[in-house]
Amino acid sequence: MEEIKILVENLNLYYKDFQALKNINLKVPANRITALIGPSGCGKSTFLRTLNRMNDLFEGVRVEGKVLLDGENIYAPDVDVVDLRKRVGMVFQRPNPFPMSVYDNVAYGPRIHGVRNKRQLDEIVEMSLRGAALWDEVQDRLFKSALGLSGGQQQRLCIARLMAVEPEVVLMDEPSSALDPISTLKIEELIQVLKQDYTIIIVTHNMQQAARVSDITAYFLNGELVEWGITDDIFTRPQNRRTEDYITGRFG
Ligand SMILES: Nc1ncnc2c1ncn2[C@@H]1O[C@H](COP(=O)(O)OP(=O)(O)OP(=O)(O)O)[C@@H](O)[C@H]1O
Repeated sequence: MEEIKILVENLNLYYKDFQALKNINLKVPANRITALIGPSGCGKSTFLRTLNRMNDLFEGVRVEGKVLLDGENIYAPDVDVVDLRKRVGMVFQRPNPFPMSVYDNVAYGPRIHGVRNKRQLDEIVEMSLRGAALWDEVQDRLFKSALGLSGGQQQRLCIARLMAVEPEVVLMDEPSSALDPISTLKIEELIQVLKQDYTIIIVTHNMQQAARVSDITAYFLNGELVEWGITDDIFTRPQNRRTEDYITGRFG
């Protein structure tokens, strides 16, 4: 049996009166890549944000049901949300490096968590940049502004920044949609490597990307999780007519 990292049970989410997620049930296996696909507005990003409680930041959001991370409900009243977001990190659609040096971007999280020792920070920064396949490109400009990097480099820097705090799960919301094809390919290759160490959940508009990178695919429509399973099965023999219509391009 595969280890289940995240188990979602009967999850509903409301933005005030509007129900954006309807009774979602999903198992996310550890050290695998799970892709969330579906037409615009179907709830992919909303669902992704339920996994580290980013929706808490919006007013009027109500969540019902459970999200178990290693068997513990992240919506239980005693959960430390800061600690949760350290364990479940997020990469956004547009790279959002801080307006500071490459080094300081990566050292930011460890410093917040109390790492002060210079040698230790140096090590974390180098390891994270290597892990994000960026070291070779930035090692001679570590102390220059991160805003001077290309978009693709900035996105890999954001991944390095995340890795520096050693998350267990990485949520990616269309991480390559703002990037050119070569940078996209680099991010896709990187994601494949990252799954050795992390559980990855990626929202993508791009069905070829989902088919290329993911192990599991989940298809959302109008706030429902229509179907999910092994990526190959979803793309070659979907069980649900609505999934088939979407992946064959008849709809969406
Ligand atoms: N903060 C919010 N307040 C109110 N409604 C919201 C909010 N965020 C999203 N919604 C609504 O919830 C629904 C799902 O949106 P969501 O962004 O999760 O979809 P999505 O599948 O990620 O779409 P896209 O692919 O276009 O990003 C939409 O109808 C959207 O208008």
